[in-house]
Amino acid sequence: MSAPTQRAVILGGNRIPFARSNKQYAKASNLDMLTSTIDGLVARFGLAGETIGEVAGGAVLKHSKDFNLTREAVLGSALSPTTPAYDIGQACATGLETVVSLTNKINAGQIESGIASGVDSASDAPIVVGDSLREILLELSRAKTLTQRMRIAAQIRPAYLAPQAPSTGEPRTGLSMGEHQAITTAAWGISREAQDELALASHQGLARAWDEGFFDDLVTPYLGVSRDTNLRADSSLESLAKLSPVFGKRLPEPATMTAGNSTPLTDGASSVLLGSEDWAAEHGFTPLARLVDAEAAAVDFVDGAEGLLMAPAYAVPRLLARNGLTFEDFDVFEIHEAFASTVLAHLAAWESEEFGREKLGLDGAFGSLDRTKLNPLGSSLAAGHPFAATGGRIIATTAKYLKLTGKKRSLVSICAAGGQGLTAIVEAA
Ligand SMILES: CC(=O)SCCNC(=O)CCNC(=O)[C@H](O)C(C)(C)COP(=O)(O)OP(=O)(O)OC[C@H]1O[C@@H](n2cnc3c(N)ncnc32)[C@H](O)[C@@H]1OP(=O)(O)O
Repeated sequence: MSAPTQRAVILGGNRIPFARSNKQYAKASNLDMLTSTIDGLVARFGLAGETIGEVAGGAVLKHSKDFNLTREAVLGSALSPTTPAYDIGQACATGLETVVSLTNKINAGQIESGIASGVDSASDAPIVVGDSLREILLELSRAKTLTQRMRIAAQIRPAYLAPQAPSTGEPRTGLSMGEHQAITTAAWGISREAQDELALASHQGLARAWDEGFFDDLVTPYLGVSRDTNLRADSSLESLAKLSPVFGKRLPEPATMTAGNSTPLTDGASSVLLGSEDWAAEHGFTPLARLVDAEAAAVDFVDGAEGLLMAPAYAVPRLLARNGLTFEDFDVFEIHEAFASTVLAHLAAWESEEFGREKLGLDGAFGSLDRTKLNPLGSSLAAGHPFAATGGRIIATTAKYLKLTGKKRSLVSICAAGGQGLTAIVEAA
């Protein structure tokens, strides 16, 4: 396989502070948040009125009226209305997939610039009605006469009015993400202490980054919020240890997953500016980094033989093998903390001789990464996880981190619903 052209560079990012759901952003829609985030990026880079090559975005929890969400956000933003936009959906990997998609288009010479974005609101989750009521309402919308409308409306029964509440459940198993992860946590023997330690490190890393002003040119205040509201700078192992388990209570093993070592339901949006090296130079923008390769994987989790969120354990070895790299070649590891135990299960799989031999086809374990390089600026446990916005948060954070520290290479890994995972290599430009 010939090496791809690497024209695309990451120029910067903008997000709104992430907020716990049903709090400060409870009345904001996905469209409001996405538009504001894109406008913040446009203002930061002086792009008002410009036509960008393409804007890609997405949301996991999406109202049917948002069928063209990203294009609508562009139309409401300060960008030129001649900027095309499209939506992508890959569950929690959506934000990273928008970066991969636009990077590939820039590398292929199809566009010169792009804005990758993502948004999610668990506060404004769509409520759907049951099939019986939906069919009647559709028929009603087609009725031509009052008599027809009355006949159709008379079919509505009180029981049909019960809405179907949104959930983080997997359609094929009926289990929530947390319940699935609890099975994986037990299978890999991940301790409560190790999960709480990771959660604490996440809060400490993010708090330090905020205090040092790292996010000053990556985050724009929104609706009176100027910092990620889930962040607990005063978090401690003692306070985390006091929390009662919320997932895995029906398993034979002791339940270990709490509100402290699981991501909270979160509202937020993020965006990343990408461009060809030439486009960046013409605009006087300094490249931070470039996404050099990406790899997706999926696992068959339905029969329970594989953990729902374990796909990155397969994608990362494939990605590194294709690029002739090992963990030693990386300066930073940005592994999305869906739950503390998700990250720990991935590390355990890579360190396992059995997993290496039986699942990866290697002679032994894949490898052990340097934990001091893991999520140095915190991750989703502290920042929160507005599903489709997490990829943009991670890419902008790690690109700036590489530039600021003079370090060379970052590994990005995001697990996603449906047994999927998307991983990428980001290198300093
Ligand atoms: C691919 C993927 O990413 S999959 C992941 C997808 N995401 C999910 O599935 C979301 C999972 N999370 C959830 O469902 C919810 O956030 C839950 C169930 C974990 C917790 O929900 P809630 O119980 O509503 O959380 P809540 O915010 O009330 O916190 C519970 C308690 O823990 C406390 N708490 C939470 N975090 C911490 C912390 N870091 N330190 C100390 N205490 C904490 C809260 O203060 C609260 O205490 P209180 O009851 O005394 O007020």
